[in-house]
Amino acid sequence: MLQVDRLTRRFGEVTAVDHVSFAVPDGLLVGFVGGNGAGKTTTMRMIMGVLGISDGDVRWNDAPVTAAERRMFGYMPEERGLYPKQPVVDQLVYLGQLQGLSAGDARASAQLLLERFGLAARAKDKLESLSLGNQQRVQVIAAVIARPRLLVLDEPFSGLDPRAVDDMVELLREFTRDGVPVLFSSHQLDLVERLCDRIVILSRGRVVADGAADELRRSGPVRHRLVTGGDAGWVRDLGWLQVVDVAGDRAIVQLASPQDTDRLLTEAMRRGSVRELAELVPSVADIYREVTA
Ligand SMILES: Nc1ncnc2c1ncn2[C@@H]1O[C@H](COP(=O)(O)OP(=O)(O)OP(=O)(O)O)[C@@H](O)[C@H]1O
Repeated sequence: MLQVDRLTRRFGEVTAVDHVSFAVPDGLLVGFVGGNGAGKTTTMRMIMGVLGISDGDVRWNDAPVTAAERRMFGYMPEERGLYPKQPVVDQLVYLGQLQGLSAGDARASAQLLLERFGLAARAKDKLESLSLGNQQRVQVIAAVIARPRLLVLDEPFSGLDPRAVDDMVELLREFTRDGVPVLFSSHQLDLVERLCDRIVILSRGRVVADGAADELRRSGPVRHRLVTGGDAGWVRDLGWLQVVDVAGDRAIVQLASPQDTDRLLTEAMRRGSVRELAELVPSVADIYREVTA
């Protein structure tokens, strides 16, 4: 399990990451979200040891992480970092060796992964001759080539077509099934909601939400949609609920407690017919807007 404990990074006067704590438990896929400049890349760099820590700790299995352990972590950096002019397979073999594989094992692993991603025929081509999506696939292969014990991926899904996203998801799931913790950052909230066991939301360098998608949704305000037989404007006269929106026969309201649902229904029926009264479950995108506002 990876734990970050009050991790802090200052750049001069700016505190880019401010006492950030969260865990990536074994076998779980954790989505790391936050607006531009929220501090995701800076946090990931500190986890990987490529950027110094101002304060706090990175812990691996309940002890401060060591350099040797970090060599067993797979990382896909934001700046990507492969060589455009080098043949694909050569750099994969080189990176596999850096991560502790023999040349033979690194070549075998590279070959297998390239086949899996439909890139075996491009193995000897220069990286720059591949499409951006295929270059991205090679970047992922570089992160997983040595069967890492932890995966940290900065925006692995950006620029991928839907099929490539599915391939990537399947690969990440293979790792989590083997008990590997996986942390990845993304701006694609629908994808994060669909895939992740847990979601950590960062805003201005701080964790503002952390939990399973369901937990986060339940933590948000309960809203209802009411559709009546006539004009729904009367909801504005009720002092005990908050009106979010009213348009014609429809109203979106926020109730203080679940018991108020009956109260609202009674009021609506007293005034005429009720076509619909439904609870609106917020999406992770709604929660995100709420906690980062
Ligand atoms: N080397 C640096 N020197 C000075 N400031 C930096 C440096 N690296 C990052 N920052 C600042 O730290 C803050 C967090 O940046 P970071 O790249 O971690 O955010 P992010 O969440 O990854 O953003 P994005 O989604 O845009 O990639 C920003 O204000 C950024 O300008």
